[in-house]
This record gives sequence, structure tokens and C-alpha cells, in this order.
Amino acid sequence: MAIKVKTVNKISEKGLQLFDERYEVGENVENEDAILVRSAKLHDYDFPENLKAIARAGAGTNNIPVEECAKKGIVVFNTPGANANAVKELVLCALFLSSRRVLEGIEWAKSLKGDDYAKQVEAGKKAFVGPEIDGKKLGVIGLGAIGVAVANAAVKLGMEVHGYDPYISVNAAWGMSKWVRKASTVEEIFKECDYITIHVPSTPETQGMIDEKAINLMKSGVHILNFARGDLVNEEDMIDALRKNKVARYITDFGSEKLANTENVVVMPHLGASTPESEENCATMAVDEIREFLENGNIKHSVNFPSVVEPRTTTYRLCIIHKNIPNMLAKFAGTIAKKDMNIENMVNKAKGDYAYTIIDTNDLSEDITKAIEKQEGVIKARIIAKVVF
Ligand SMILES: NC(=O)C1=CN([C@@H]2O[C@H](COP(=O)(O)OP(=O)(O)OC[C@H]3O[C@@H](n4cnc5c(N)ncnc54)[C@H](O)[C@@H]3O)[C@@H](O)[C@H]2O)C=CC1
Ligand SMILES: O=C(O)CCC(=O)C(=O)O
Repeated sequence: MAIKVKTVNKISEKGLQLFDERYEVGENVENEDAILVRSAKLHDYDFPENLKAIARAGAGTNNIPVEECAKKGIVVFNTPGANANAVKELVLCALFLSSRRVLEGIEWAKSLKGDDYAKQVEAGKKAFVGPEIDGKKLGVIGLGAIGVAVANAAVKLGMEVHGYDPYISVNAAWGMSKWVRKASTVEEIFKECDYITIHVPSTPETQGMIDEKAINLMKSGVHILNFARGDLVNEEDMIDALRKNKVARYITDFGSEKLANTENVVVMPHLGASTPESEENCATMAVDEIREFLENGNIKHSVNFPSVVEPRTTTYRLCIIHKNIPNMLAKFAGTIAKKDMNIENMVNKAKGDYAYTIIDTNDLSEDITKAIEKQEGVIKARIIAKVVF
């Protein structure tokens, strides 16, 4: 029987080609084992009983009900860093667009008519003067894959870069230019910087972080860039601040009709990750994650379950998704012993309220998954036989 993968958005062919002949892949697939998605919202999606994994070909997972998936034993993956360069390049483009009034100038140049075109240009261009970014202060909120790439590039462009991230990872810190100054509070960024760019996920903590209170702390004429998520910025407060010229420019990848028609706002149609390179990187990583999980039970880059990657050394692998509560391992070992199966290797890791256990064995008792699933605290169990080509 084929392994079924449903694509909910258009996914790069380069990634899809990595599924071999055992897979049935497409948008019309039903009762799927896995879903591949980009930005489509899955909050109202009726997940089939058979569904084991969802891979988000991208970074943000706010379009997926991650906690509900954990409760049902559905592992949600994303592709950290795979589209960071694409977003960084668009943010740099936005930095320049926010400073120099290039877009308005281009529109005006199109509207000019007559033989004295050059004369009209020279007379009118003063309306489109905008400052240089060299030497200006850039505040980067969120120093993950994208934030660090933006901060490092801005340093090279001559900006004085200030970064804020109370949860920065060791890897991100290793990759960051020594010239990026550490802000201890986000208010420091608000007060100090001429340009502010946000690169945090949308969470209850970050939603609405750029609101009237935050904007009031900022310099008059601040330029704000949002290539992370629309709900990080309170739209009404932003429009009000733009009308009062407190905010000089707002450039965002996440617009609305109202925002797009507000002066000094540039709305892009969620283009941050829209490059062939990024689409291929994300699809390739997402397909690899799904295959590793479905074929080997290995979990890489999940947002709701721990990372567990173990080489296959035995004929069978028992994969158990369960609650992170005491005595689970003892219960698994007891059930397996009763079935006369011998454990060759066992790994257990937890993340928050959930845990994952891999048990490698060379023996198989047919109803072992049923016996394991009967135990309180177990969400899902499956056995995978090693495929020898
Ligand atoms: N416009 C687009 O097409 C794209 C947008 N994105 C958005 O950008 C976000 C960031 O992407 P990546 O850098 O790849 O993710 P990442 O996970 O590598 O980095 C996010 C960083 O935000 C930090 N953070 C979390 N809460 C924070 C807070 N309250 N204050 C300061 N820092 C905080 C984390 O510690 C982490 O370092 C994504 O979650 C997504 O929403 C990502 C890719 C494409
Ligand atoms: O797939 C896309 O085009 C959007 C990318 C994105 O927003 C993300 O990775 O968080």
C-alpha cells in the first residue's frame, strides 16, 4: 500500500522528486499519512485518523494548530533557516525602499509627459529625497535565522546594529557579527533606533508588540519593517502613528486593504520566501523530515515533539508518542517482556507535556502496538520494519 502525502500548497518539484515510488503524493490524496504545507491555514482542517506528520515548508507554524496536533500524536515539523536568506534579501530591499522614496519617484516618473521630460525630472525630483542608511541605528528584534542574517548584512552596509532576543540560541549567537550591540530590553531598541525590523514568531507573547505604547517610546520619524507576521503590529495604532508622522514609513509583507492604501506604507504580498532557491530548500528539507519520520521514526526539527534521531540497527522499530508522565518506560518494557520480545536499543526524550520513545528490536509480536496503545498516557504507537533494497 502506498504511503500517502497530501500537498496543501504548491510545493517545489525539487522537493517532491525526493519521494520514491512507494509514495502517492498530490493535492487530491485522501486519508493521508502526512501533509506538506506552506502558508495555508490548517486550523479548521479535519485531520484524518491516519495522519502522522505535518511538515511546514517554511519557518512560521502559526497556520497549524500545533498543540491540538500534539494531543492527537501528529508530529509538526518546520524547516528552520531554509528561507532565511530569501527573507534577509527582501528586508534589505525594504530598508532601502523605506529610506529613499524610490517607489513614489518611479510612479511620478511614469506620469510625466512631453519633450521637456528631463527638465521636469530635474525640477521635481526634490520631492523624493530620502536619507542614507549608512551610520544609522537599526534595531533587530528576534535574532534567529533571519534576524541574525539581517543584522550581519546591515553591519556590512555601515549601520550601527542593535539586537534584542532574550531567548537567543547558542547557534544564532555563534553566527552573529561581533559588531551587533546587545540590547537588554526591547524598550532600548524602541528608544534608540532609527530603523526597527521584527523577526520573531507570532505567539501570545509577541502579538501586538508594536502598539501605541511601543511606538510612543520610539524616535519621531522611525522606519518600521515587518517581515515576520501581521499580528505583531497593532494596525490601528500603526495607521494613527503614520498619520501623525511619528512613524515615517511602515514596510510590511503582511498587509490589509486599509494598510495598503495608507500613505507612507508599502505592502508586499507575502514575498519574503518567494525565491526558487528558498522554495527548493524548504521543500527538500520538509520532504526529508517526513521521510525520516515515516520510514525510520526519526524526528528532526519538530515544533511539538523532541528531536530523536537514531540510526537503524535492528529489523523492527517501535515508535511511541506519549504523555510526559512518570513510569511510562517501565510499562513499555514490561509489556514488551510479556510478549517475549528483546529490546536492543531504547531512547526516550520529552518536550513539554509530550514525549517520544523509540524501541529497537529484532523480534515482532503482532499485537504489540495494540498492547502499548492500551496503556494510559500513550497517544499513538506504530511499528516500522526496516526496508532492505
Ligand atoms: N515574510 C516571510 O515570507 C517569512 C516570514 N517568516 C517569519 O519570521 C519569523 C522568524 O523566522 P526565523 O528567523 O526563521 O525563525 P527563528 O526561529 O530562527 O527565530 C526567531 C527568533 O525570535 C526569538 N524570539 C521569540 N520571542 C521573542 C521575543 N518576545 N522577543 C525577542 N525575540 C524573540 C527567538 O528566540 C528566535 O531566536 C517566523 O516565525 C515567521 O513568522 C519566516 C520566513 C518567511
Ligand atoms: O511559504 C511562504 O511563502 C511563506 C514563508 C513564511 O512565511 C514562513 O516561512 O514563515
